[in-house]
Amino acid sequence: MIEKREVLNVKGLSAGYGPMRVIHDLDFIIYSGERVGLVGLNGHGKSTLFYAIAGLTGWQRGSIRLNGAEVGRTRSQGPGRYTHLVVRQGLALIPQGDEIFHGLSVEDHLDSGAFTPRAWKERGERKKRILEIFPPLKKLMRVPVGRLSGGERRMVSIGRGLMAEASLFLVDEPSLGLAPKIGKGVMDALMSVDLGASAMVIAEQNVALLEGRVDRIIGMHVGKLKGEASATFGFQTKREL
Ligand SMILES: Nc1ncnc2c1ncn2[C@@H]1O[C@H](COP(=O)(O)OP(=O)(O)OP(=O)(O)O)[C@@H](O)[C@H]1O
Repeated sequence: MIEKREVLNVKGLSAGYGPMRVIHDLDFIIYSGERVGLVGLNGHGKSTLFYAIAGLTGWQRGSIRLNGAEVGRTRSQGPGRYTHLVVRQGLALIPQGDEIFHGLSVEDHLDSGAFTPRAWKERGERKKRILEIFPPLKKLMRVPVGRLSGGERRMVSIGRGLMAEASLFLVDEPSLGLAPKIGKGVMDALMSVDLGASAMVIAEQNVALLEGRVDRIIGMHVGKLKGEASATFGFQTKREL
């Protein structure tokens, strides 16, 4: 039995770009072993919340504790200045859009996700696990990703993120731009990931892809969290089934 502990504890987090404040005074906790949905319409701040946790917004203030260590900043730090420290503390951000290198092979991408010494040492084992999650990649390991379909590229970009030795995976709109059937397949794969003591937050506009499948759903509306949305919006989550 894995002990439930706080992976992420966010208090009073606001963040934005230049004069614009996008997220407002957010408080929430993510526990180990949890798969949480973050649901909100386009432009309401889901990606900005993920970027703030990674230290990638223009500015931010408030507390972000990742595995007990403070990684939030209280001043205008400039995007990316401390991101390596947050990553070292256990964050893997799988951004919206694929952010892949067309000339590199599938295997090169997966290897590049295993960037800590431990993950690198275990990369063979880790790749095997990714291929269990995304079987279509098995035959494509040596193929440059520029030749893959949109769905396959998404598998590569998510697979690369999952190769990391992380305790918190933030996955931004994994189904975006994919045909509905392919998007559902990618979501099925994310649901099949064995989280162990880590946690995963999946941002998604389409609540139907998450309902009944994640442990909790948090709603986001104009930069504010709508509490535990399973109660607020009447979403059905796995716990209630
Ligand atoms: N780099 C940036 N510079 C300036 N404004 C930004 C930047 N990124 C996002 N914004 C603005 O912040 C607001 C929230 O965008 P964000 O991408 O966080 O929303 P979202 O809920 O993730 O929606 P989406 O589905 O489009 O990703 C929008 O008004 C957007 O224009």
